[in-house]
Amino acid sequence: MDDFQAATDRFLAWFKSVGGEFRDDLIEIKDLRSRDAGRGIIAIKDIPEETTLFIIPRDAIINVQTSALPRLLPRPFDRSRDEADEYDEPLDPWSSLILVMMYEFLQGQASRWKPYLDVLPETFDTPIFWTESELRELEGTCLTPEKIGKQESDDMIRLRILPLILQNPSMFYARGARHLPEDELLRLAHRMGSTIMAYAFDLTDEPEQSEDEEEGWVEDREDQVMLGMVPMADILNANADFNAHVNHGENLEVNSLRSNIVSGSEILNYYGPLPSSELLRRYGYVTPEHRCYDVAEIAWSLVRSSLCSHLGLADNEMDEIEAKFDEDVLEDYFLIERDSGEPSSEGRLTYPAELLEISPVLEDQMTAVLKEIKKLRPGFIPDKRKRDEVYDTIITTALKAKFGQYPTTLEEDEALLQQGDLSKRHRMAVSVRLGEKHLLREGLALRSKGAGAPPDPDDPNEESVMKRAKH
Ligand SMILES: C[S@@+](CC[C@H](N)C(=O)[O-])C[C@H]1O[C@@H](n2cnc3c(N)ncnc32)[C@H](O)[C@@H]1O
Repeated sequence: MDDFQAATDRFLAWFKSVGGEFRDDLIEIKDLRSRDAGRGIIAIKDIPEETTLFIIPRDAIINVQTSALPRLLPRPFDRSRDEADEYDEPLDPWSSLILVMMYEFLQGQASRWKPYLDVLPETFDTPIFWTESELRELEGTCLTPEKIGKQESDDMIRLRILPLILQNPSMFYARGARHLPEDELLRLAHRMGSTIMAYAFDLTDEPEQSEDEEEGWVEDREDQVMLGMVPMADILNANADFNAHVNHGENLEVNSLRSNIVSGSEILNYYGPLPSSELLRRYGYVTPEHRCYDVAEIAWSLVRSSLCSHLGLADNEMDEIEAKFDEDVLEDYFLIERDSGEPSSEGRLTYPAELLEISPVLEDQMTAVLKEIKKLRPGFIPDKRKRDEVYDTIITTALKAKFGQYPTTLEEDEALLQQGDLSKRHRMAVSVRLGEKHLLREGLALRSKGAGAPPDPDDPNEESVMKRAKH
């Protein structure tokens, strides 16, 4: 038996030993590495709807309620404190769980979750771990360096997490254990942060409890967030077309959703209607089923420069127009997304996803800005016909210009995906940017059909950014 299977077996035995129930007559944890999906859970018999596949007792979950750390080191977890010093503020739920996970990991054999920690990943394909050259393949996409957030995570870990471990070594390390140098601790913190991102559950849906109850899952009422690592529920892989659901009650129960899950099929959870870019950022994978939720972003700077060059407006004139609006009224980015509905109650994607409009927020902002341009230069936009024409040209030009922000063309991306030798990360980056380009192309097709006329600035019912322009 290889190490991978041995770790799975130890984990399953541990899960049962802490009170977990697992229907091994119906399901099995399988090695899915051959399809780059780590471990997953597979049906070994046909499973009818609403069958409980496994049950996780709440005290098997790792979080601030179950780990010993917050009792040993209460101050950083005490969210009732009002602290002015940013270095000593209580940790948010995210950083709290990172610290708890680091503590449990550093405890080694002494952690009661050791067999569970042993099946959690050591490496990730999320972009925060990509090299510079791998990241270049994401240029132009929604996954900007800010969105990936490497620097921000580094800063938070160095500022809030590492000092607590470095100042309290006897609390964090098991007796005789090697103390990790700062760079290793930083890597461990990133590993735990990424594990939480891809594996943790939001546990806000706990059953109703009374306000003054001290124990249980009510602590983070303030943020309405309680993050926890839920053994076994997180062995489930996920897709936009899914067949199981995690119910949060007294315990956590995983139930089948479909009238019949046939033997041999994978039991799949649902992470939500995430675009490929978000699936990649949080979980490090993409699937064709999530493409219907893809999004693209158009920057206002792109629209603005199309506007200036089309109308022959100087940059400073445009500055003057933008200054007419209150600060923060004008948006910097506009999301383009399809109307993609909800999955069916059985977790199926049945709704035909369709792009119905470019971006109501962009249309609104364009209309407001055009109105101001008309005031400054009445000759530029003499009538409604001209305004609609300008509007149409600018949106079309901006959509076309957006194509130029990616390192490749749509056709090149399609050809790249036909190649067998692309690395996993390169392939995922190409899928993300191709998904965005398909959406932009649909946007251009929509414009050429003349759909989505701009809102009329003279319509008194039009609730728009125009109302917020200073006069
Ligand atoms: C909650 S874990 C699921 C269990 C995981 N496969 C394991 O072996 O530990 C989430 C991670 O599993 C992988 N994953 C989930 N769904 C997947 C899918 N449909 N295809 C490929 N990988 C998937 C991704 O690496 C993701 O970050």
